[in-house]
Amino acid sequence: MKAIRIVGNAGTGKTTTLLSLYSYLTNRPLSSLQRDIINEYFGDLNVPRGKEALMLTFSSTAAKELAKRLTGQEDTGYLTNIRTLHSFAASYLAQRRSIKFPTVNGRPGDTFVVFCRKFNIPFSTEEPFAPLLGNTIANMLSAAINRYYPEEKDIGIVLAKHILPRLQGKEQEVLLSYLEFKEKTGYWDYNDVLMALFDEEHIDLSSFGDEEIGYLIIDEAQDLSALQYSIISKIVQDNQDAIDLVVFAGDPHQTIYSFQAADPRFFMELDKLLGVDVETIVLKRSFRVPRTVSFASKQLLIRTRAVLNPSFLNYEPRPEIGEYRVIPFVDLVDGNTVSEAIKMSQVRKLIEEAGDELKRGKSVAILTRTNVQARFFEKLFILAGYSPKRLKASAASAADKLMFILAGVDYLQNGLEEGAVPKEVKEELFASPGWRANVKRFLRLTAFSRYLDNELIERMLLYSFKERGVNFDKMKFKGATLDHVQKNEKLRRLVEKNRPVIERFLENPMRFLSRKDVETYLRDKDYYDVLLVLLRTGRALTDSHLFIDTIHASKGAEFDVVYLYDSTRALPATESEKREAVFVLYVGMTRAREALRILDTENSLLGYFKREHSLYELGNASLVQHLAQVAT
Ligand SMILES: Nc1ncnc2c1ncn2[C@@H]1O[C@H](COP(=O)(O)OP(=O)(O)OP(=O)(O)O)[C@@H](O)[C@H]1O
Repeated sequence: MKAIRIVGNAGTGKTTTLLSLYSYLTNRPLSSLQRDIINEYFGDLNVPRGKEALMLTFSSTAAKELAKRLTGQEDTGYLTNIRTLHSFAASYLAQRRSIKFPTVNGRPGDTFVVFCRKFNIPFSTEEPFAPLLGNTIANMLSAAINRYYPEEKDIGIVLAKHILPRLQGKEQEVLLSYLEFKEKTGYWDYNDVLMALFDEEHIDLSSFGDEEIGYLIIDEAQDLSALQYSIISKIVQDNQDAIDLVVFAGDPHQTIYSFQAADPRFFMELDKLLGVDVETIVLKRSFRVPRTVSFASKQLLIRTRAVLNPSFLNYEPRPEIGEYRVIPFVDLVDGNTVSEAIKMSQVRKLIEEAGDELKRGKSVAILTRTNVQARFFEKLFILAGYSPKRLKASAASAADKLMFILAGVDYLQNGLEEGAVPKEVKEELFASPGWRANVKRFLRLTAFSRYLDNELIERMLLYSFKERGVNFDKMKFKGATLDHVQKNEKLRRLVEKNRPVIERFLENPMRFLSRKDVETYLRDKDYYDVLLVLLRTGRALTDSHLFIDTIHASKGAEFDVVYLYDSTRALPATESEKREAVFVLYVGMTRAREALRILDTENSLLGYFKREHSLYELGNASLVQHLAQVAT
């Protein structure tokens, strides 16, 4: 068996290289770039080809992104062989024993989230490190298990030694009741799945999937924990004869999941871990990061003494000089409403400037430290008429959701006469494969649900549409055709009885938009105000290459122009928190292909490091001058 470690800075092509290798080994067609990469790095790779590869990565977003890049299709979801370690563990174990998860929206859900909902424990699914009771416990539990379980081999000891003593009284109580909840319901959680896989006597890859797995490929390897590495090295040992090649790719300076016990040391000391010689390939050219951005981001690592291995920083940036600029900005989220913020001159300037870049065809990202901040910028840009996207593969953007509601209202107001309905609205509401779900969702947003029984409304509405001249004849609903509805005397009477309500609804659906339902749908009441402004002004949102999300979500992605909003009240306290904070900024900065613009607020984290460590004072003189010029 051969082991390779691919190390490369941001944008040096780690993922591209892994995918090339994946295609090469599994005899899939190669592009000319992929062929060049194989020739450059794997020309003398002495490994039999033609088996299947198991590709593991850290986040589900990354797994889906890999699948997307491999198949060229937008929405493939998981591929059998490209997964997170959690999802691999769950499906491997499910083949052997019954593991039980709670069902949420028809799919296996997160047990801890279900527990928090049931017992009203504050928890944010979108903000992993929110200072909420549920998030504190979830992180603590998961971090401790990921860090100590391989050593202690007993969850009881991990709990007693590493978790309970660090929790406050209330937190202990909640943790214990969570354990009780799991015991009672028999539900598993993600930690259980990892522990159980680690405890397997023998992990047998030959029984996974339909084809023989000969290669193990791991991306974002710097973000894996002790437990995850122990599982991977166990897979390697248990399948010595079958696995011809194991490859790890990563960048230790992009470790941003320490709060879940990610530890880059394992990646740095792979040979010790695997007990075999590991060949290292260092990718030395960044195809993304231009010179100024490369310089500024390296300075941040060096000055704050966060460098783990100086030779890993030694890469050639893109030849373009690029732009690095610091823009004085306001601390937005604390104490401002969206409608106040949008009147501020700095905010308007930002929106205008970003708008100009978008008009020029550039991709633009606003990256923030927290999810709350990202949502705030999202609302600002929606109000300004843009349709920003989120980065997580599964997250529908707020703009899309708002547009969906607007399209529904518009349809019902204006589109009842055939032909008058805009094509895309028709598609959105009725023609797409999910039209039933869409109609249902829309109906749920209306006050109809207050007046009428849910299932009946759906049929009745379709019935009324028919009377207004829209042809729904061919559509089936819950097994009943409209014909059936018409013939059903009971239903007919119900429709007649509620005709005034239906008529009023059809006259002005807006009247029936219920604030509460919209809020539930968008899960954030502020969007209702944004929606109202949009409805009142009748403004359509322009679709664009504008992305607004957290720095964490931006991992692995790239944009022409990046705005970094890193305002925070919670300054890092310990050395390891400080290093993590630097790595997060590093990831954010290195997403930029052309321009990096720091939104410098009073509570800017980069500003804090700048003051603490006199950043950008030393180094390449001409670049420093350039930076100093643009920074003032
Ligand atoms: N050999 C190459 N020649 C030209 N362009 C390349 C090459 N390898 C990668 N690229 C391009 O460089 C960009 C970054 O590549 P990729 O995402 O694979 O880098 P990465 O090292 O995984 O980045 P990150 O550290 O941010 O995850 C992409 O746009 C990719 O298409």
